[in-house]
Formats: sequence, structure tokens, C-alpha cells
Amino acid sequence: MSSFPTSELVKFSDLHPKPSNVTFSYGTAGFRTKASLLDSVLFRVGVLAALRSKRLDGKTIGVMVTASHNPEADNGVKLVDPRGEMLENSWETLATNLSNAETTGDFIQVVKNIINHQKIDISKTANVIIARDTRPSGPGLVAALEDGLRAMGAVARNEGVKTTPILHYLAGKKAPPLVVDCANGVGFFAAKAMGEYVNSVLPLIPHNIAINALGALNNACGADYVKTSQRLPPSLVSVLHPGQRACSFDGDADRLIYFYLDDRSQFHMLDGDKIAALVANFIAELAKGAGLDGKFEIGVVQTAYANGSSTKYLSERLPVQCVKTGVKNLHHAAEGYSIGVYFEANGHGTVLFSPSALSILETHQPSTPAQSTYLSNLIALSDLINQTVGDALSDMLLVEVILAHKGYSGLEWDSIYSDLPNRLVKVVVKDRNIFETEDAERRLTSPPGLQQRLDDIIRKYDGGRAFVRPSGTEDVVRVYAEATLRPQADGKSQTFDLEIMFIPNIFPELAFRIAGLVYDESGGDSSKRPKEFL
Ligand SMILES: CC(=O)N[C@H]1[C@@H](OP(=O)(O)O)O[C@H](CO)[C@@H](O)[C@@H]1O
Ligand SMILES: [Mg+2]
Repeated sequence: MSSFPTSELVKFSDLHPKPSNVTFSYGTAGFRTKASLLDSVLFRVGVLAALRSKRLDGKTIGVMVTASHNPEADNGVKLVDPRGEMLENSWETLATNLSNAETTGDFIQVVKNIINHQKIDISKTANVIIARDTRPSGPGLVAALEDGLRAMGAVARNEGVKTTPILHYLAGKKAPPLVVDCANGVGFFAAKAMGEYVNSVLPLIPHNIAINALGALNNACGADYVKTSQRLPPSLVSVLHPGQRACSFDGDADRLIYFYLDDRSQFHMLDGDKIAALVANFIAELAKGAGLDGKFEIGVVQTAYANGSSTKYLSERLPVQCVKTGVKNLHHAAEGYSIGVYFEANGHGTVLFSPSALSILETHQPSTPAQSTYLSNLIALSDLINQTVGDALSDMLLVEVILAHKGYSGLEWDSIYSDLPNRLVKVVVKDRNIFETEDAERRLTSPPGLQQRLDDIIRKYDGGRAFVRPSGTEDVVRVYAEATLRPQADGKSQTFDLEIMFIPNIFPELAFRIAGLVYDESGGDSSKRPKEFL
């Protein structure tokens, strides 16, 4: 908003007239009185919260609707400053003045005075987060508050029913800085440019930014390194501290992989599958909250490389499709849904909103203020996401928005499901063209008989799944394998060290058995057979 919104304020203020013969006061804990008297106060507090946020360069102001320990028929409202603290004293007086302006004209005049005296730049964005207790008068009063915020063009986030301390916490919480591994590539330019816009709310700390160093690109860093080796880039070992989130781009910044260290400094990877689960869940939640349940279909597209746990988790909630490797295949399949979420496990993906879904979002009439918030959040996501192709930066913002919204750290995100231990192995063969597949590349049709031999091996591993396909980008055959536990293939019982069992790298056996078989069956030279193949 670039100029003072007088006509909006007049229009909305007339909907919330001040009752005559009442004098309000911003007391020890904000305004507090009979709920039936508070409609105009809530509207005006919405306007004041927006002014306070603008005065503080868009920092988030909290508004809590509650009358605490007082009788249920009472209600109240108080403002919370950006660090989660009580409203600054001088503003309590402004709040009282504003609430007692008798007419819309008086009210507008007080607003103008506040803007002048506080030297408020009205063109700044205002960010306000609101919550209420369980009082029956809460929803109506929140609606009045939202009118005030709307009149001022504030960005409002309705947290629904929350305790007062949680609202203080949410208002005071900042996104912790995000370490961004730029793979020594072009993603650094983009991260740097974006940092100028987002650093005040989401501080970015770029690493691996040696664009001009020969041989540095993707070397022991970047999304492919992290995903394939399931390790922290060595360059980040002394950078990342426990609990901090980090992400890696690839060399052209169209892939994104997240990771974090837990409080024992163990590395945890959040790959494209985890991103898909986070995003698809969130979109489904927003659509439901907006009252759009059943109005359109939200689907997820994966490839055979998706971790089995992710497929299980997602299929229990949404339609999931498996297609051949390659973004073109995922993108195409995702176009078949109203909202199609697609990600390769390696972090390449995006979300597509069909034209009809977008027009439903535009025309849908929410029936409650809460529905309206969900709807505007969903529309905002459709703007945030680069729908032309997977985009590491746009995906990073998408992930950050969801984490911030849900108050998740890497740990909470990670715990939505546990990855099955897995391994990807390359096999160099004489002629990869002899390998032909079916069933979205999950089964071999050629060389004849090989699939059956693979099945015989896979069957011996609890929850085992594996497949072999020729790469479409390198002269190799790829083997992927995952299983629930380490093998009992030799029939001997094994004891497991639980600590070790959940470290994915410890699980190479099924993959190396299959790699060995593929190598031998395709005429591999026994003198050059990689030692790790079984
Ligand atoms: C297992 C794997 O990561 N395969 C990658 C790789 O394809 P291959 O056909 O597996 O070489 O490169 C593609 C292009 O970047 C990418 O879309 C795909 O996910
Ligand atoms: Mg790329």
C-alpha cells in the first residue's frame, strides 16, 4: 500500500461503530470488558497493530484476543511487540485514544495524528499474527480485528485458538539463519540477490561460493553430493551447528536438498521426497481449511527412486503416481491434477496449479474468516512457486514458509516419516542398451531372465525393494536398493546395533549384490570388477 487508505478505513470503520456512552482504556492487560461492547475496539486494534508493524519496518506484531481468567462473557485484546514482549508504554496511550474516538471522522483523524507523530511510513508492509482463546465471542471479535487489518492492507496470519504465551512466542520468533551450500555455482548469484529481499526475515548464509575456482563446481558439495553420499559437505563441518538447517543447490540451482545435524551432531538429510511430503501435506491442509475439500484433486508424482517410506506415507493421504525418471515425465503427469506436486528424490521438482484450480481459488467464497486466511495463504503459495520448472530458490522459500508457518525445525519435518536405508550404485557395463524396463522402470524386460534372478535376491531382504535401469544421462546402469533391516540372506540370525542400523550408508549389501549380478550378467571384465560388488 503506497498511500493512506482513507476510503477503505472509512468503509470498514462504518461497519464497526463505537458504542456511545462507553469509555475504553488500554489497561494492565490490554482492553478488557463485556465482549458485547468490544467490536469497534477490535477493529481499531487491527488498524493500530498494522501501524505499529509499519512503524517497526514490518516486524511482526502479535494480537491476542482473550479476557484470561475473567468470566466467559468478557473478552479483551492486547498487542504483543516483535520480540514477544508487551506493547511499548507510549503506544498504550495511542490505543486508548484510538478506541475512544466517537465517530468514523474522529477515528480517521486520530489515525492521521498517529501516523504524523510517529513518523510512520505508510508504504511499509505490516505483518500481524493473531490468536484467540476459546471464548464463544472470539470468532466474531477476530473477524472485526481482521477487518481492521484488511483496511490497512496488513499481511495477517490467523493462528486460531492458542494460549497467550504461545502467541507471544510466535510473535517473537525469528527464522534462524539458513546455511545455503551454493555448490560453487551460479546459485550463489541468485542466493545473494534474493538475500537482499529476505535477509530481514530469513537470514541466508551462503557457502561454497567459489564461482571462479577451477574444479570447485559440485566438488564435495552441492545437492548431488549430499544426496548420493548421504553426507555433510566437508566444507560445512565447522560451519553447521546442531539444530541448524542447511540446504544444498546443484550446479545450476534447479535441485534442492536440505539437511541438519541433530543434538548429537548426527547428519540427517531431507531430500526431494521429504520436500514433497511437507509441501503436499501443507497444500492439502490449506485446501481443506479453505473449504475446498472435494473441489479439486491434489496429487503427488514420484519416480521409482522415491524412498518407499515416502510413497507409503503419501499414498495413505493423497493420490500418488510413479513415472519414469526425468523431470519431463514428472511435470507431464503432475499436469493431470488440479494441484500436482512432483519431486525427484534428488531434489528436483515443483508444484503445478492447473488453470481451473487457479480460477477456483480466485472465485471461491470462504464462509468464515479462518477459511479466508487459508485461501489467501494457498493463493500466496501459487504465486511463490516457480511453476515452469523445479527451482532451488523458489523451492527453498516454499520450504521455509511452511516450516515457519508450522513452527517446525528440521527435526519435526524429518520425523513425518523415517527413510528406509537405501543405496544407489552405478555399474559400468559394456552396452547399457541391452537393459530394457517396464512398469515405470521398476522391472527389467531385458536381458531375459535377469529380473527373475533379481527378484530371488530381493525376496531375502525384509521390506526389500530394488531395481535396475540404464541411465539416460551417463553411460552406466543404475542400481537402487532399499530394505527395512540389514539382510538375513545367509539364513544366520543377526543382531543389530540400532545406532548403526539407521545410518543409511551402512546398508550397501542388497545394492552391491545386485550390482555384482548386473555386472557379471552383462559381460563385465572380472579383472576390473569393483571390489565392493558382492
Ligand atoms: C537417479 C537420478 O538421480 N537420476 C537423474 C539423472 O537421470 P538418469 O537417467 O538416471 O541418468 O539425471 C536426470 C537429469 O538431471 C535427473 O532428472 C534424474 O533424476
Ligand atoms: Mg541441475
